[in-house]
Amino acid sequence: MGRNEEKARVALDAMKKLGFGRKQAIPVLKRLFRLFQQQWEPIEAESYRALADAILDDQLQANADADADANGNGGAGSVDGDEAPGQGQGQGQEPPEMSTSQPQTSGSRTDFRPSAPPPTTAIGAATLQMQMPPGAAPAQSSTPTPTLLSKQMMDADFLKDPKPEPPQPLDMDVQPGLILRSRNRNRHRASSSQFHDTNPQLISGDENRANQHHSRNTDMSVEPTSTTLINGTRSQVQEAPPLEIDVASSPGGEVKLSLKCSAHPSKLNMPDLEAVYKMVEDKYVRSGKLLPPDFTIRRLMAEICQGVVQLGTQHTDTVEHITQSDTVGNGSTSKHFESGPASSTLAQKQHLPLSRTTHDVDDISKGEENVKIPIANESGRGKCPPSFSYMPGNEIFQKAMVNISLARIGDEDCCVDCFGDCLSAPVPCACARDTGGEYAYTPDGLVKPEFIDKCISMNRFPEEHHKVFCRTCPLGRSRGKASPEPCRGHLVRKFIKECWSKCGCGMRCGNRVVQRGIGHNLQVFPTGNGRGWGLRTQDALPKGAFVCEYAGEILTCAEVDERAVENMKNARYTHTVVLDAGWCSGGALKDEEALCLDGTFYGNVGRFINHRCRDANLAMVPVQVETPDRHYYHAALFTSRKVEALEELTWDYGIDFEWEWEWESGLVKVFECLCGSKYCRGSRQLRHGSGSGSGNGNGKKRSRRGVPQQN
Ligand SMILES: C[S@@+](CC[C@H](N)C(=O)[O-])C[C@H]1O[C@@H](n2cnc3c(N)ncnc32)[C@H](O)[C@@H]1O
Repeated sequence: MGRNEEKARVALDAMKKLGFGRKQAIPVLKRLFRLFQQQWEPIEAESYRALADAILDDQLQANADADADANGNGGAGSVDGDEAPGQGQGQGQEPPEMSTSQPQTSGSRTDFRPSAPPPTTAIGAATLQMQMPPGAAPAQSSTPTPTLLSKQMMDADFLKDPKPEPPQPLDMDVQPGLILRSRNRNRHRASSSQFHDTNPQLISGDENRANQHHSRNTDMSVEPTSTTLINGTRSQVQEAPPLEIDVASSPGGEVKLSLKCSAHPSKLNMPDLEAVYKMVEDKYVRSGKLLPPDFTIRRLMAEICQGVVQLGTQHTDTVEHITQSDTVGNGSTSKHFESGPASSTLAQKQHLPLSRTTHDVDDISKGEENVKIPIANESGRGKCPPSFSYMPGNEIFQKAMVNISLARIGDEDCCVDCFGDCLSAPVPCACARDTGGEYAYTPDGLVKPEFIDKCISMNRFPEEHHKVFCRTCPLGRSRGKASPEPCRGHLVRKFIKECWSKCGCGMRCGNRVVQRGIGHNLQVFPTGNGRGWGLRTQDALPKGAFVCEYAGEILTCAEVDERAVENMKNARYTHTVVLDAGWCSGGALKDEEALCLDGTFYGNVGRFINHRCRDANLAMVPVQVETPDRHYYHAALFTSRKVEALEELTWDYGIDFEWEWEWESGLVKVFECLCGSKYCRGSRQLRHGSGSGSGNGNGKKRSRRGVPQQN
């Protein structure tokens, strides 16, 4: 018996003890196994809690289905082959291609409101279509449909099972994939998830329906991805069953979304969509408490339609509004392209036009932070920083893989038994293990001086600290060349691990600093010396004080590379931080695990912190909050010394200027450093006096590839 079979047997035995039979447990176990990427650890955690919960969920759902059946929403008769009223051609007889491309005459088919009486055919009367290729199995479901805009989602095998089970249509048993923020979470969600009523144009009635029928395959300029449809995260769709989402528009201006799910024809009756929505809302949305209580799937659909209309009706010839900017600090140009995204990750990807984000000069965070962060207007000319969307925490752009499931945090990695404030307990809890059995924070919420000093030393003298070298470095790999450059090494940085949701302590626990958010009065101000805007503190700060995170979109290195060239072309300030503090420690990284943060389009106030060589007054510390996976963490900035009121806050980006000069291309250049520090390594004088291009002193030519640093 192989390892997996043995593990499966033990899991099934455990479920048996809880009263769940094999028949009930096996499909759920398979699903979880796929979901957890064939890792047993999260399944086995807490005596198979995730597995037991999932089986219970299924049981509840089966009961709900049985109730629905009893109420006449698709009956057992259909499953047995009886044709339900209105089934017409029958699901097994009509090829899916026909059904997607041929007009339907039912009025309700083209109604964007799925409130019509529930259809009983598999190819239903609502816009949300469930299609079943005859004899559908995952592999067969990849048959392309004639629609122009379809995206095939991934599939997975379980234990090399020769006959994979037909996927269950709405069994999106996956992690929410969001980066949770405990602080202000509800407030933030409420403000960023304002759903609007469906655009009346989309549901304007019978006169529009006629136009829709013959325009099923009309081309559109927006490629849908399920990652943007649901929370904008890839981690959600990766483990979902095979899924296609089509978007089509008609010359009449209607836009239709079609969700195609594969299921075995003999097993599926089109369910009541209201029941489907409720099931998904209950299971994923409300139970996760990630969205406001009035969230509904229908609103989400309306939001999607509205997004399609909003982005799809703008014209590409207005993509960029060129304005004069007084903030460009690298001396290269004063032209600035105001093309920051308004609300959707699609926007950047497709380079669609975006409305200008207007800043609130009294609070650039627009209420997203605990404190107001004003924009100082020293010139009195009412100038504001270029537009971007304020986002207090990190969010996944598209391909990054961040798994924050609670099941991943084992009991040994949290403090279930703690209560109140861990710092006042006589013995440090498990959360202090990473910091040598002592908390990194003092009871005043400061990082201990010894800890911060080590972080500073690592930044200042990287060569004196331990580095690891990847066999194939994701940074080299991301350039997409056949033979990646050798790894330049990654510092093994000191992490702080904060207590989190699985811990027994409370939000006031002293080992929760970064997750509580910004606590000091900050101000964005024009530096006036060619470095654009900067950030300063309004009050004096002691050494070790948490200032803010560097927050932005979480991108893979490859995605950053794609953006870098374009940003440079557009003379944008770029704001990219490589999250490599834990690289190579856990084996080779996959592309989707080699992550960066980019605050260029979406970010928090950290994006205003300028670089200063060596004697900067902030230090970046990797802080682990929601996940023990060290390829994702929070880039937290703490004061490295006492800082005076109104002093600019700076951080040494760690750029190896000499190396950058040597290898900079016509496409990507490093900025000329204007930090004014006596230790400056990137000034114009140094550059021209340093004999740039002469190599690194050891006669070895170094590659331009490496750290896509800030710029
Ligand atoms: C994270 S942003 C800092 C905020 C930026 N000044 C702004 O106005 O948006 C990084 C960019 O600011 C500029 N910058 C930061 N530090 C600098 C320095 N010491 N000298 C010159 N430019 C600097 C560079 O263009 C860099 O790419």
